[in-house]
Amino acid sequence: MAGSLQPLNSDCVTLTRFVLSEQKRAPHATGELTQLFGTVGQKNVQGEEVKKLDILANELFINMLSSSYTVALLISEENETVVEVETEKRGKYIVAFDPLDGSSNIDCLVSIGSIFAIMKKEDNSIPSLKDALKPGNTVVAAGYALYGSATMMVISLGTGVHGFMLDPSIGEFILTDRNLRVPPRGKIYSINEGYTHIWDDAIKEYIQKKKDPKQGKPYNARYVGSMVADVHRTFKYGGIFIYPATKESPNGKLRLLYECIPMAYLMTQAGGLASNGKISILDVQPEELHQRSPIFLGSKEDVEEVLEIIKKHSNKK
Ligand SMILES: O=P(O)(O)OC[C@H]1O[C@](O)(COP(=O)(O)O)[C@@H](O)[C@@H]1O
Ligand SMILES: [Mg+2]
Ligand SMILES: [Mg+2]
Repeated sequence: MAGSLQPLNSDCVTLTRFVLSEQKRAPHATGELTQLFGTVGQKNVQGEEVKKLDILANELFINMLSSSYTVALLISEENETVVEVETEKRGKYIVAFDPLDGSSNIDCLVSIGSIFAIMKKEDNSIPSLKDALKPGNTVVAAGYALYGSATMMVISLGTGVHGFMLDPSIGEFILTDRNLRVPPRGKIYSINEGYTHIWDDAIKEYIQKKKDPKQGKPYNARYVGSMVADVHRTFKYGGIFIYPATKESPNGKLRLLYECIPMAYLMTQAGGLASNGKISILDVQPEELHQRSPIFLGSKEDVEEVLEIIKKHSNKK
């Protein structure tokens, strides 16, 4: 029956059941993180006004996270400063998020997504900017939603990466990709080649190598322009996603706290690598809320190969 929800099969591992089972595995769990994930699958009624989708997505994130009673502080791409949750609703988590990733793809119906990372606030003090500037190695969970040919949630609570597909007939996210592992090497490179003229020599050399039949079977080029979609393909098929520093943007374009760190956490959990070209993205100490970072992320051997070339070029300088 179109539009009505079907009863849930008891064998199905839904996102809610999965998070609850993870909670049971953690002896000191209080249930707050489970409650926080519970807000993810809920529906919400929109206001009447038509708004830009990224602003609407941002309001949804802020409203639902604040009313989950689990969060102290929110960091959003769409808010210049941190969003403090009011005292009565305050919990112990900090959530950094990109409410709508791939906004340039909205109007042409190409896949877009949302990205988030969850950190814990260490004390009961009033939340401040200092609490927001946490490195990736303090993340307790992260994930993304991909709104593509189907809707998928990919999450990690520190025990591998798991994918859940939305089944619209029952209104639930069903576990479809348990323990997602990125292949050790892929056959795809993903970078915006329109910027070749402003790349460093190391990036030029690496991409040239991946296209040169004399250096092995050439890689395929794929670039959606929505980080979530490009990274999701990398998880599934392997290969490398690069958004490098360029002569015009010495820190790259992507944002450390709510784009690079969550994806680096997931990629590392899936057996891949994520580097800023020098060190692991997870070891970068953020200094500003909307700080940018170059990123090299994907299959271990592919990332190692580009890092070798970068090292060779920096030794020459
Ligand atoms: O158009 P460019 O320069 O290749 O940038 C593409 C990148 O920019 C982004 O769209 C930025 O995300 P937002 O839509 O959240 O601003 C990434 O998703 C994507 O990887
Ligand atoms: Mg984005
Ligand atoms: Mg965005």
